[in-house]
Amino acid sequence: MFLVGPMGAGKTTIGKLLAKQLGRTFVDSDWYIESQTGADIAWIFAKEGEAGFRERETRAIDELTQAPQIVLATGGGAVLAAENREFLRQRGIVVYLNAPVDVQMARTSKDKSRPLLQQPNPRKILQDLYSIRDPLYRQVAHIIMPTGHTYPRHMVSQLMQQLNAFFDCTDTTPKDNKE
Ligand SMILES: Nc1ncnc2c1ncn2[C@@H]1O[C@H](COP(=O)(O)OP(=O)(O)OP(=O)(O)O)[C@@H](O)[C@H]1O
Ligand SMILES: O=C(O)C1=C[C@@H](O)[C@@H](O)[C@H](O)C1
Ligand SMILES: [Mg+2]
Repeated sequence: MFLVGPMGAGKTTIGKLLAKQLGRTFVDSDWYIESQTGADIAWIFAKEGEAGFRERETRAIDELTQAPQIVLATGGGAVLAAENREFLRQRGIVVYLNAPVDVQMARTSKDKSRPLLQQPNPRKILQDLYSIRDPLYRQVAHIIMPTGHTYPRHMVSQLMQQLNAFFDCTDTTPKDNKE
């Protein structure tokens, strides 16, 4: 199960709860990159630029989408590379957590760990990123969930319902083989 969406959509928050509910391991691609590099995201951006970070991100997405039975929270820009979208779409169920820009802004404004938002006008950045990325999140997603105004625990139960509906629709087991 792979979660995609913009910064502040709640991929890390919802992903942790969902993994607990499903009895799976939770992995956050940003944290994985940090542990592999031995440096935080801000340091990687400062030393290697965004391009260096994206190379590391593609390697992480390739590895993690092959790990069995995990819930993966991806970074907000993970869908930018066509290669990453292919890995995500082909190797698991992709859920797009979609929050409006106002909500993204409110949820990210106090946290300085996101280098792309350390600019004089982070709202404009979030708006521009959203215009470019929303079609890509939609392209890669099997399920789309609005996360703007729902508490995390409630989100997880809604998502479980959507997942059950998704598996009911895509279940190709012949009826005779079902209990
Ligand atoms: N459904 C929600 N309701 C209220 N607050 C939330 C919700 N989801 C997340 N938050 C809060 O918003 C902040 C950002 O959430 P989170 O880190 O999970 O986003 P993210 O999608 O992983 O962002 P990033 O792409 O930057 O890693 C956190 O402080 C979290 O507690
Ligand atoms: O939206 C983005 O491009 C990013 C989101 C974060 O999750 C990190 O992956 C990094 O800060 C870049
Ligand atoms: Mg996150």
